[in-house]
This record gives sequence, structure tokens and C-alpha cells, in this order.
Amino acid sequence: MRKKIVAGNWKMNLTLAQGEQLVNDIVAAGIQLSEGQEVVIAPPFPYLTKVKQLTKNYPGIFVAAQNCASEKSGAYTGEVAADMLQSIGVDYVILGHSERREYFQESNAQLAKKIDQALAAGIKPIFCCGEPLEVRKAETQNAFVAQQLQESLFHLDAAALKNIVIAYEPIWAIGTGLTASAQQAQDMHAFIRAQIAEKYGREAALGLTILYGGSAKPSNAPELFACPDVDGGLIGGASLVAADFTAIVKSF
Ligand SMILES: O=C[C@H](O)COP(=O)(O)O
Repeated sequence: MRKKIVAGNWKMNLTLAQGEQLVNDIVAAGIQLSEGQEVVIAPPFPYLTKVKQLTKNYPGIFVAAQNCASEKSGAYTGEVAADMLQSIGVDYVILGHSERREYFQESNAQLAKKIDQALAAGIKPIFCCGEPLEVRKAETQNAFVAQQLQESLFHLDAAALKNIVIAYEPIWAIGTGLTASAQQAQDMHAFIRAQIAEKYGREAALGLTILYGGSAKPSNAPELFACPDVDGGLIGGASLVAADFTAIVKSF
């Protein structure tokens, strides 16, 4: 059975004190996770160690970084290497978020290098893919997402792919209040799984965790998570409010 994950991406929000309060409120909610269910918290870099420390006694709660460097080490001022993240106990790293692609010009090829760095460090990538509105309007979203997968992931072998989580995030639904319908999410998730099956075989595809991201909230999470190919969510805005995030986790 594949893993189910609800991940909270704080993006560039909160002070350390606010982040600590949020994590304390989340753990105090006493979420009961079943086997194979995980909660992942992705704070900004400076808070990773603190969040790891606050969650270390809660099995099923993991910590993610929001990015890592495409190089291993060296003269790259301002960058954070995957090995550094591993050295402070980070479990996952979000790679290829549409905000990184848009504002920091991250390409599919560069993301392939980041994926390799993360895997070499023993950190599991949460690889984000998804189409902008004009692509959705032109109904070419499948080809767009297939290219993202091919150019950033398909150089991996089947063993490496087992450590990848994919997050489908239609860009038109991120932070806009517009959510993909459950049917739109299911259709794309099934398409992604079919792409993986074609390249890596049915067993690999069935074992792959695929998250949905884009204006997910307590009111729509149950319907989205009920879709057979939706294995949880990558939550932005709603992950900053403990009551909303824990309500989404309870929709597993
Ligand atoms: O990483 C999270 C996604 O960008 C979704 O953000 P959102 O829930 O605020 O739309």
C-alpha cells in the first residue's frame, strides 16, 4: 500500500515564535495517524532544526525543506546543500514548486540535478508539477506535465523512483481560492500514474504517492482525498492555521 501524506508548506511566512506555536498547536491536536499515513511540515530554512526538535517524539510527523541546491557544495553564496539538510535531520525536500520555477527561473533540467542531490543525500524529494492557466485553457495540460516528469525525473532508475513523491499543483489553483475539481485532480493524478507505469511498470506506479496542491482546505479536502489516485495534499495557506491544517489531516 502506498503512503498517504499531508504536507504543510509554510512558504516565506511566520516568525520563529509563530512557527513554534503552530507546531505546538498541531501536535497538541493529538492527530491519530494510521500506518502508512504521514504529516510533513515544511518551514523556512532557519526553522528546520527547531521544527525537527519539536516533532521528534511524534512518529508519523516529518520535516521538509522548501528547496535545496543543485550542486553538492562550494562557492554558491546563499544556497543550501542537500547534504546540509541531511545533517540536521531533514526528511523531505520540496522541489520544483511553481513559485521557484516562476520567480527563480528553475528549469526542468536544473530540477533534475536538485533531485539527484537530494536522493544522494538520502532526502526524499516532493517533486511539484502542474500547468499554468493558459495551458489548462488550451487543454494541453497532460503534455505539459508529461514533459516536466520526463525532463526532471525520468533519468532515475526504478530504485531511486521509490523515494520520490509527486505533488500535482495546477498553478491556476495556487493561492487563488480556485481549486481543481475532484474530477480534474483525479484525471491528472491518473494520467501521472499512467506515465510512471509506462516508464517504470505498473508496480512502481501503484506504489507512487501523488499529492494534490492548490487551495486545498478543510471543506474540499475530504472530496479530493477520496479520489482513488489522490494520496494526500501539499497545503499552502491552510497549513498556517493549526485548526485548518489538522482538519485537513483528519480528512485522510
Ligand atoms: O505548496 C503549496 C501549494 O502551493 C498550495 O498553496 P495554497 O494551498 O495556498 O493554494
